[in-house]
Amino acid sequence: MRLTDTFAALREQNKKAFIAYIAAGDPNFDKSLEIMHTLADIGADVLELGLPFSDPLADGIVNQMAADRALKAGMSTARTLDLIRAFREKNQSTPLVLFTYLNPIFTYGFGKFQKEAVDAGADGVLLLDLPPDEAALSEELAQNHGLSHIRLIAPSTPPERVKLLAAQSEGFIYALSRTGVTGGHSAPAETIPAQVAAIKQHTETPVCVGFGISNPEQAALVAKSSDGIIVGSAIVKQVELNLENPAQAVREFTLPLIQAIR
Ligand SMILES: O=P(O)(O)OC[C@@H](O)[C@@H](O)c1c[nH]c2ccccc12
Repeated sequence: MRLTDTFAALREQNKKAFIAYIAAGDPNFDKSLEIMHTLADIGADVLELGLPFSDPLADGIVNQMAADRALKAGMSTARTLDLIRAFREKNQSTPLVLFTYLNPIFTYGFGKFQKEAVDAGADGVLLLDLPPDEAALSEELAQNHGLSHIRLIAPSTPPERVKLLAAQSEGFIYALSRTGVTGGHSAPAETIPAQVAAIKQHTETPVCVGFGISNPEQAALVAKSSDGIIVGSAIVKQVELNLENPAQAVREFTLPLIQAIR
């Protein structure tokens, strides 16, 4: 269990998790693979791979453009699984979580997707538009073939649902620092500690916070009141700005963020 092992080791060392989000296949298959290895090399604890989808309703412009680049370069659900297999040839230890929406998984087939994702070397999945009650209804989803289902909790999530989601979430809990879409340049540091504490009342599962973290100061601040942080758009932006050699730009930008929480 790569996810649980990673979080257990971090907890033991009193360390916070750094979770890096990129779009699978952005700007193309080979460069994306190189970026994944680079992020693992510089110490990212978990990689979150966005499965490119044409209607990513919770994504801001930076992530939308990344998904677009990936789709134009031929990415698909099947190719994303190939990318995971290719990554696992050299890296068997860094947990990988897939981020996506119900639609592409539904089209592919829930059972088939979950089984193939685990076989390829994925550890978890975050289905952004899967309500918890629906999850309970679907037997196909419940039989997850060992793929951890990570749940999102927003500041607007009502308390009873926080309890339900916290109990259901496997691996870790993704707490959104604010409502809206991904990106932007700030996470509201004032409200995060209480939000994380409210979730922690219901569970021992680690709570990581994402949305709007884009510099070392914010990274350190948010990490202080949580078990880890998720950084997406700010890393993806480096790919956008350096399409020739994105891995190097990602390394230079991300390393200080990781160092800030160590
Ligand atoms: O981009 P930000 O603000 O750093 O937030 C992380 C985010 O990109 C990543 O976790 C993610 C990508 N797509 C999403 C859709 C919804 C919620 C979260 C996500």
